[in-house]
Amino acid sequence: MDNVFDYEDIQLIPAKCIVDSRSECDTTVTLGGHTFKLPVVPANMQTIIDEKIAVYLAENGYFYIMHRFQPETRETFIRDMQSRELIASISVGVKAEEYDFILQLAEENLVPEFITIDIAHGHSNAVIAMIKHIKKHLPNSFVIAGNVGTPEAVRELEHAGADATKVGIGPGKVCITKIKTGFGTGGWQLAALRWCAKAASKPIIADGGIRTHGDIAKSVRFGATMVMVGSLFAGHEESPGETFEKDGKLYKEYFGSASEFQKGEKKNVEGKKMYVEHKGSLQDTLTEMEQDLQSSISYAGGKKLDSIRNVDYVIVKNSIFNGDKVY
Ligand SMILES: NC(=O)C1=CN([C@@H]2O[C@H](COP(=O)(O)OP(=O)(O)OC[C@H]3O[C@@H](n4cnc5c(N)ncnc54)[C@H](OP(=O)(O)O)[C@@H]3O)[C@@H](O)[C@H]2O)C=CC1
Ligand SMILES: Nc1nc2c(ncn2[C@@H]2O[C@H](COP(=O)(O)O)[C@@H](O)[C@H]2O)c(=O)[nH]1
Repeated sequence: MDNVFDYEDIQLIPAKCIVDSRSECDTTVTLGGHTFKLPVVPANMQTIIDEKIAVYLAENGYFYIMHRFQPETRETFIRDMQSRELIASISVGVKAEEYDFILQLAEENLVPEFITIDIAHGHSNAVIAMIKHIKKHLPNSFVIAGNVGTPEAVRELEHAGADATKVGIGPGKVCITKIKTGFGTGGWQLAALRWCAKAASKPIIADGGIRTHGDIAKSVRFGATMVMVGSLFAGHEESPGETFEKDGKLYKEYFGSASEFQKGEKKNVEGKKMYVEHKGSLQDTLTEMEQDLQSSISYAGGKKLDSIRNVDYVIVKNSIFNGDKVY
């Protein structure tokens, strides 16, 4: 691998503006035959999304992926969403009971629009077998498979039938995989995204490591159709979990899906917990993301998201914050 870099090492180069107002710029994206307001999806983690947020996002034109950590609620969730004529987008694992769950959905003719296979090390026979199982029994569900970090993995999962692959092993804010195992795309997630996207023939979802709204535009530039975001969505009024007050400031918890807080035991722990400052309403953040991305599109010299995909860039190695890491 040459040219290894991450989000903070890159600046996109402006092209001549063709709009009179940023409001003319269109941030919508299409995935699995559905069009969404933003190329952004909140992480399918228990401190990021719950049923209420899923309904809100779906009703308001945003993509969502429900987490898989309350498996017994998934069937009712799909029914509830579809009875409101909203998309049903769920996550599954790869253990034996998940195979039965897919069969049960097929028997009941309950077809989620999106199914995400949510596994730490997605380049595995377990994920390939699950993709094939879903495609055999629920051929009309759009399958997102991950997570991976290499072109070989993207090709293999696509070949098995995945409709999109999710890229990112270890760049997450509450991830400790990189420290505990020595493996992953942490520190070079953007370069890994580019590497994977060049091999992909289907959409890629960039997952983890997004720290600023500008990182969304950079992900699109380097090949992402959609960007999965955890920490930037943590800590909102609507976010699951309790609000704490410390020294007059409000905080909320954000923990990893492979943390002991999620698992309830200290076994194969690859995630941690942190407290994030309370951020106000989720819609305010979504609106700010949209405005910032509209601005990115205008700097790219276009009117649509795709215009970002062809802009030039420079590698400025860790210098875009001018030494000031605080945003
Ligand atoms: N994106 C990322 O960088 C990471 C994300 N996560 C998140 O944490 C959650 C838990 O993930 P995960 O542990 O995969 O899910 P599960 O705990 O559901 O494990 C799924 C299955 O895969 C096996 N497995 C897990 N890791 C490996 C591995 N490295 N090699 C071989 N087999 C493995 C497990 O067995 P056994 O436990 O016995 O090994 C289990 O049978 C997910 O939500 C995932 O997205 C976790 C780490 C990294
Ligand atoms: N290594 C781990 N990665 C995890 C864990 N839980 C979630 N994740 C991944 O992080 C992203 C979110 O990243 P962020 O930088 O936006 O906060 C999420 O989508 C997962 O892919 C974990 O316990 N360990």
